[in-house]
Amino acid sequence: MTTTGSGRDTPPDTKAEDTRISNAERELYGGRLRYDHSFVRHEGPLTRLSFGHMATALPRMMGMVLRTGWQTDPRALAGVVAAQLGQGVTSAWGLVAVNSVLTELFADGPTANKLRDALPSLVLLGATAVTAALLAAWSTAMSGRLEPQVERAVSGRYYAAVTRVEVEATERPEIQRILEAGKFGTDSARNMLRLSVGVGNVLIGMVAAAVVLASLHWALLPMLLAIALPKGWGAVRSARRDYISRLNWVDHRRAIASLLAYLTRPHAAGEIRVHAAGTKLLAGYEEMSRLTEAEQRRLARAQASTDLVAGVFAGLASLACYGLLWWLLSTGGLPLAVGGTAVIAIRTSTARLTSLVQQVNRLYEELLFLTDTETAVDVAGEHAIPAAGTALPAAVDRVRVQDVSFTYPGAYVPALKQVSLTVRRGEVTALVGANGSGKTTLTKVLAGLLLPAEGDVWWEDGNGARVELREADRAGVFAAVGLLAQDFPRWEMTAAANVAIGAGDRPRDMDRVRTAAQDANVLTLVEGLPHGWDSIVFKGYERGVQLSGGQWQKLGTARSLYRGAPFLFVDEPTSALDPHAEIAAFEGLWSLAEQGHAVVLVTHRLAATAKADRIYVLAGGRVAEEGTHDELMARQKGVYQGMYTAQAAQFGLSAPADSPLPTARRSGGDS
Ligand SMILES: Nc1ncnc2c1ncn2[C@@H]1O[C@H](COP(=O)(O)OP(=O)(O)OP(=O)(O)O)[C@@H](O)[C@H]1O
Repeated sequence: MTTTGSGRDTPPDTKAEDTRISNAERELYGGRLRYDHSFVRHEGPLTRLSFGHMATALPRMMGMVLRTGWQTDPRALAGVVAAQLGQGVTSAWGLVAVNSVLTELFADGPTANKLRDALPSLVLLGATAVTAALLAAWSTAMSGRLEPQVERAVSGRYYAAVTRVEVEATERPEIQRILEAGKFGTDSARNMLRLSVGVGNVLIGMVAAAVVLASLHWALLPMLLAIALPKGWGAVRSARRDYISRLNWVDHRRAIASLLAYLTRPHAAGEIRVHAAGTKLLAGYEEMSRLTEAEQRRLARAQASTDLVAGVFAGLASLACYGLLWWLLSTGGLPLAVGGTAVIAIRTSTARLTSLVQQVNRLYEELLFLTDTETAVDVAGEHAIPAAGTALPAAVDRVRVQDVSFTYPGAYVPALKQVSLTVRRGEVTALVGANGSGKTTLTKVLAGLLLPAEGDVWWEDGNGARVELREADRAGVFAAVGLLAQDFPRWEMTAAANVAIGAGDRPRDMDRVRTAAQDANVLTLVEGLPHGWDSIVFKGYERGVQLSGGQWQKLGTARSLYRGAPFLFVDEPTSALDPHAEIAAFEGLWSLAEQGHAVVLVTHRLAATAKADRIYVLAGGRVAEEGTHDELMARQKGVYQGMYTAQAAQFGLSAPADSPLPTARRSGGDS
């Protein structure tokens, strides 16, 4: 197992990787199934981890943990620190007591007298043991109180920060990577706290032992170090090897897990059986597993030889130390009792050392991830949606987009070019156009999610008061907006939660949930489920049910209706609905406009747009045409006229229909 040895954070074993991946991995994943660079960037530093690295990072790590703990619960932190220091002191007293007991026992005289003289020290020894146990229990209680709080503080800070980031910033790969990488450190502060308590405990114990040994005889301290150093060196090497082994395993394990997951996924069940995809995946699994087993055997052998070398060095050092101890005892340089104390202190200290190195190693690993989280929080703060801004006019009745251009980060072509349009309350505004023409992007600009690079988005009332989006209080903008995106989230929660989450900032109102469901034609369906509104709308859970695509779309519509916002942006709200349900859904949107809402409808169903108050036809990011259905149909060879005629022709209709929305509503249920 080799590391790259270069200063860059390249993963280990890149040279060897070609020979150690299975044909199945090559065939199915095109090589090793590695995560994006952002997730693996700590491999380099961790595989080059040295004793020096860890020793110098230790104060920084402890400082970070203490700071986080202090900000969260200073009393609990003070309790933990006091308990740790107390344990160090009792451990030192314990050694002093052992030394006195041994001194009394090795003294000349009858055994009964020696035992009587040793009694106070024995009592002290017992008292220190009890105190140590009490302090350990106190430390456990205090750190148990502190750990979850620290985790909540760090996770809360991270998730609050990332959910405030401008959508445009999240589209930038370099920012997205930083934000994603931060996710892996949210529980690191908690782990670091736990590990720090362990490290602190061992360190204090060792320092106490060192102080007592040095006070008994100066030569005992170098003895302790002589044993400790080779053990520490061996433990660092073992820890690093463990880490590299885990890394090499992880890619294979990831590939195997991803492959096995498909075998039991319901949506893949058909192809698994009919296309023999299952046979292919199982064969791949066999091959990958065999390779992984061989790799594991190889690693185990390498690990054993490292342990052996480390053990030999440590053994030789111990031998030399005990030889020195022997010589000191035999020449009278050290009393026998002190020799006994020294042996006990050396044995307990060196036994603790291996666990110390392993814990510091883990601490270092966690530090890197926590640093990522801290960086993510900082970057998120730099790109956050401003918390303050100018309040919107009290009676906003339109959003006016003026010469707006927008290019997605990394895109070569603008998604919107010099677009101007107005969306008014009380009207249905339809956005139509070919795939990729910019309709969804425009709704995101209208909803205040994307800030245009050029041009303005004015939120206006009827009396000339207006606020530009960049200056506006964005929370106020979002409060005025309801969204039904093309790929709206399907929360793995109850049906009630899936609707009520449309107004996550307000307490749930079940009457309004039912009304919204009624308006979205999904009430009968939900109330007919065995667990009604408490049904979890995902199979695989207790009370879980499977909804069809169209049923989901109705639930999504209910969610946006429940929000009750004056400006409603709906993107392809009927793509999965049957014809009757589609007609009912469009009628619902029209009645919303009649009630004073602004409805912006993105759709390819031109029969529905025919009744819109205004239609904007987008082409290549520009508004190519605008007008009512009749005005647009009157344009010979117009884009809209062409699209409408093509769609009508599919039904064998050559002329535009006068009233594309049939007046008769379906009389049946809503499922
Ligand atoms: N997140 C994104 N990052 C980069 N480019 C994007 C992103 N989203 C959309 N685009 C690009 O912007 C252009 C407009 O996309 P948009 O989704 O707004 O089109 P649309 O008219 O809604 O398409 P459709 O009818 O297929 O839904 C397309 O060229 C698309 O590739």
